[in-house]
Amino acid sequence: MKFKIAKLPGDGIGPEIVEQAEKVIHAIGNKFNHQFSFEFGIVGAAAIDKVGDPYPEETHNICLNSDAVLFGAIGDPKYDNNPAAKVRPEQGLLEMRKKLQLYANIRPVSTFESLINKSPLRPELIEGADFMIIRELTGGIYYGELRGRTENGTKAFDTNVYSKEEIERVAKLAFSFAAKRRKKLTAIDKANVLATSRLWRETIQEMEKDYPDIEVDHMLVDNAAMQIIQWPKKFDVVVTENMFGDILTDEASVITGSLGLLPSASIGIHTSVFEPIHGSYPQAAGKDIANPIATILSAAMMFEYSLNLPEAGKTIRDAVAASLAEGFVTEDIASGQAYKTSQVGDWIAHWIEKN
Ligand SMILES: NC(=O)c1ccc[n+]([C@@H]2O[C@H](COP(=O)([O-])OP(=O)(O)OC[C@H]3O[C@@H](n4cnc5c(N)ncnc54)[C@H](O)[C@@H]3O)[C@@H](O)[C@H]2O)c1
Ligand SMILES: CC(C)[C@H](C(=O)O)[C@@H](O)C(=O)O
Ligand SMILES: [Mg+2]
Repeated sequence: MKFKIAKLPGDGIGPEIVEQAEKVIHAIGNKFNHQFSFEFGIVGAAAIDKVGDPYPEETHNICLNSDAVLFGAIGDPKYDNNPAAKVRPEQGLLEMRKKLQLYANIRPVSTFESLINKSPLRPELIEGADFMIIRELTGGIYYGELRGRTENGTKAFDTNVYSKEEIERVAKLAFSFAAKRRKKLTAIDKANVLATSRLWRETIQEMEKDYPDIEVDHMLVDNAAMQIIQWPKKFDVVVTENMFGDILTDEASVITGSLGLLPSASIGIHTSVFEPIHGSYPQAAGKDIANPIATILSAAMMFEYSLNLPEAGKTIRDAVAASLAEGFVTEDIASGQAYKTSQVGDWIAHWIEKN
């Protein structure tokens, strides 16, 4: 079959890691006899530099006309160090999520046997941990329109807004994942303080009766931040609002050993976007040292969720597991010799073609 992939590498390490995922996708094409064409779109700081807009209309159209979108990362220190900048690369990512209505971001977290000692957590706590955090992605405090500063600039405000429909939409997806997994859903909120969280809790409580075989647990986010690290094996499917999901998933990456390992799928109405959860890691840009596995595993999710080729997804997962077991890995997770980003990409692509 023929597939059209929109490729949005973005900034920092984005181009290097997306290049590795592209090699892997071509290897899958050779092995399973599919054809993939990549259409490049600018996004983030790279797009501001070129056209003054972090998510230009042309890039949006490339995404709309694709079977799936492969996204790298955005962000640049020249904006991070200038909080007053009017246009920021991050706005491009948020605009893409909104315009493509990527309402649910699926972030799986599972340990790899060969990396157990790379986590600072005790092996017996993390061995076999396997859960997914489903993060609402197009609402909440990221998008509350009432935001800004008071006139003299000494007070600032953001607003957290959620509608029942937005909560139901992402919760429905979370229930459906829980039904296919270990039938346990943890809904994380701050209902002891926030009105939005009380609506979350109320809405999910109302939905519970439609899913009698799923055990639902409601947990406050501060407690959850502790429990995810202390007892990660207790979790199966987690659903939470945009900002809590952002923070808890970076925290959860510690269980696996590196932020460079966690992939994600942003499920949309028009198309879906596959992106590592980490950022543009500017300190590593151009050095060929960043871990490409989060992006390569995002490509595996693309085969499973968008292209309906689960076997291809599994092949990528097997290849990644082989590289980890072999110790053919980048410096963030290396025990002995560390390999370059591009060498890891080549190794995984070759493994796919010869196995
Ligand atoms: N989805 C995105 O595009 C996204 C996500 C997060 C942050 N950002 C942006 O990225 C920029 C840098 O942010 P940050 O430093 O807070 O977060 P970051 O995720 O870029 O990096 C944080 C740390 O995680 C580790 N890390 C991240 N990716 C890695 C990889 N592939 N391999 C090995 N180690 C890796 C590094 O130790 C790094 O210092 C900012 O401009 C921020 O806005 C973008
Ligand atoms: C860069 C930033 C806007 C983004 C977010 O907060 O969603 C990032 O942290 C992520 O996790 O994708
Ligand atoms: Mg984040």
